[in-house]
Order: sequence, then C-alpha cells, then structure tokens
Amino acid sequence: MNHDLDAARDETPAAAPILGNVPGSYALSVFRERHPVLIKQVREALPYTPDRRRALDRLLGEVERDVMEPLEPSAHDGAAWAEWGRGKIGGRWVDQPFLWAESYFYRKLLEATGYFGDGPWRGVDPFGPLKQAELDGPDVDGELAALDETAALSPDERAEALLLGSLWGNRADLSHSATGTAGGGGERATGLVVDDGPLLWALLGDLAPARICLVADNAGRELLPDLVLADHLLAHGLASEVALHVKPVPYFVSDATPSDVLACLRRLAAAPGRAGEAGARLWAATEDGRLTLRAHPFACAPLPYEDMPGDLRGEFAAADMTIMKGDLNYRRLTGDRMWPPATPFAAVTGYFPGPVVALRTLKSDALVGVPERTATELDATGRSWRTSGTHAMIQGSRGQTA
Ligand SMILES: O=P(O)(O)OC[C@@]1(O)O[C@H](CO)[C@@H](O)[C@@H]1O
Repeated sequence: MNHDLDAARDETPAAAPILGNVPGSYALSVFRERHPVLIKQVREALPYTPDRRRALDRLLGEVERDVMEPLEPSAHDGAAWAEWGRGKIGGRWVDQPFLWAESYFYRKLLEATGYFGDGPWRGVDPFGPLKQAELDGPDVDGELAALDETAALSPDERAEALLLGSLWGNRADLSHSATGTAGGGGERATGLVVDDGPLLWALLGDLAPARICLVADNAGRELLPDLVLADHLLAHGLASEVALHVKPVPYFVSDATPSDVLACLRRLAAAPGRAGEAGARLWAATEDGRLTLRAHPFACAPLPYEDMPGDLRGEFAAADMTIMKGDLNYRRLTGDRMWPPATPFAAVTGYFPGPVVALRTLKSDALVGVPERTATELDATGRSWRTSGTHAMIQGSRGQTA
C-alpha cells in the first residue's frame, strides 16, 4: 500500500458529478445539439428500413422532449440497465450524471438501429460508414506516410514523436466532427496543460519489459497511431505484451471495436514504408499473443472506473502499467466530476490498481491536476480550451505500487 496516496485520497472529498442541466454548459450542448444531429446522421448513413427509421425518429423525439424512456422489454441487458437506471429512467436526460445519460443515449441508439435485434440489422455498426470513410481517406494516407520521416530522428526523439502522435490522434473524434468541434472546428492545437511524459518514460524504463494495458479510444485516425505506439513498445523491448482494450459494441460514435482494430491492422499492413513494417510486426505480434485484444462489457457501462468489476480490476492489477486513451476514458478514470482543477490526479485515481497514465485531448469539463494559475490564465483567454480539443495532457500516477 502507498500510505501517502491513501492520505491524499482521504483528504480529497468527492466533487459533484457533471450534469447536463447547467445553462451554458458543455454537457447541456451535447444533449441539445450533438445528440439530435447524430441521430439524423445515423439515419442517413445507411438505408434503414421503415421500422428502424421509426425507431430512430422515436429516439429523436425522446431527446427533443428530454424524457428518458426505458429500453424495450426484450433487451438482453434490460435488467442491468434497469438497475443502473433506477430513479433515473423516466426523468430528464439533462438531470442525470452526464456520463450516465450519454452512455444510455448510445445504448438507445443501438437499440433503435436494430443492432441487438433478431432482424437484418443485427451487428451492423451504425457508425461504420463514418469510420470507413475516415480510414479510407487521404488524411490517413498522409499520416501513415509521415511515419517515414521518423527515420531521421534519434531513438528518443522518435519515441517522443510516436507518443505525441498517439496523444494528438485523440483530436480525431467523429462525434465532435458531427458538430464541428475538436479537430473539425479549425481551432489550432496549442499545447500540453500537463506533461507527465517523463514519468511515463521513467515507468516504462523501470518496468521493461512490461505487460501494458492500452485502453484505446477512437478507431481510425486515433487507433492507427496507438497501434504504432504499441509496436514501438514491443519492438524496443519496453513491453513484453500489450493488451489492447476496446469496446465490445459501437459506442460514442467512433470508439474502436474489435473489427475496427482488424481494419486498422489491415490498413497498416498494406501501407508502404515504415507504416507497413509496423503493420507486419503487429500482425505477427497478434498471431503470437504479444498483442491481445480485450472487449470487456464494462467498457460500455455508464459507470466510472472506480466501480469496475473484480475481473477487470484483476486485469489492470496484473498489468505493470495501464495507458488510458481519450476524453471518455479520462472522464471515467476521474469520475466525471466537477473537481477543482488543481485536485491531485493521484488522489482522484488512487483506487486504480497500478500505475496509470492518461493521454487525452481536452474535450469535456473533467479536469484534475492542473495548477490553479494555469487554469486561470487559460480561462482568461476566453477560448473553450477545456472542451475544444486544442489542449492536451499526459497525466499519470505510479498508483498503489509502493
Ligand atoms: O473519448 P473521446 O473520443 O476522446 O471523447 C468523447 C467525447 O467526444 O464525447 C463526449 C461528448 O459526446 C465528450 O465528453 C468527449 O469529448
């Protein structure tokens, strides 16, 4: 046990959860603006049959009336959602914790498209057309070709470039492109508000060759550089194994599922130059079990990581280190609460069973470990630095290892 960490946790009372009902808040804009746009986008992306279009229209009505209806009685996971949603379902979307209500929205969207039904839409990813267009697009060609430029760098510079590639890859988030924010809004990326990169490399050096859990976020333009980073760790003896955690079902628009990983592996393996070499090594690593794929159901639960089930906790505990990608994983790691920004990351994540490092561009109000002065200065710029994806953080803790 780490007694300093325990003391810090005891001195850090939990902040209130982020809710959607605060006028002018980012969370409110997600319910009022983003969700209706997403439903319409999904409705047009595939030739849905009349029953599915009616179901999508019903969901749009639910979102517009701002009343959360229960899942269909036949839902395979109805009991779990009824339990998680006790006292919530029937109420307004915006009055519930943001994390909870957003997760429920994506669950309901899958229901409306027939993803879990017995009909022909079963297992059809409603975000598949968006993901495919991104993966086939010219931006990906350019980003893969740019890997050749890392040949001219020193080993340390190359490692840093691959880490930053994975970090800033988190700007590419198709849920934000739907409403023209983060990465799609023409805002320039500016900087890191927290840089625990030295801690990350020190941990990797101390633990090598380490068993790493890499908890992925978005498919396509984010997952490709994540895979390239995983290849770097494996190929340079920093990792003996990488367990890549993804979502079991489509979620938050572009979140990676197992089929998205396979699509990215094929894209990499077919690429020329260094990208193709990384692809070939990752292909072999998958075949011989050094790169493994996990899709735990908790990855789509409406809950923070503090509430993770024992088997998943055991997986993180058995790893030497966990790397958490993206904004949603950060929200779940820190409880999606209105912490004062200077609240120490180690205290908030002290429940996590091992060293953990978050790589995230800032796309929501969840924020810890940022000195008060930095937050005040950035607030004074009048820019939406907390939510627009222009800023990023590498934030870590050695966790309960001492
Ligand atoms: O996890 P990611 O892809 O980095 O971000 C997920 C996200 O876009 O979804 C929410 C809005 O729907 C935001 O909280 C967050 O920015």
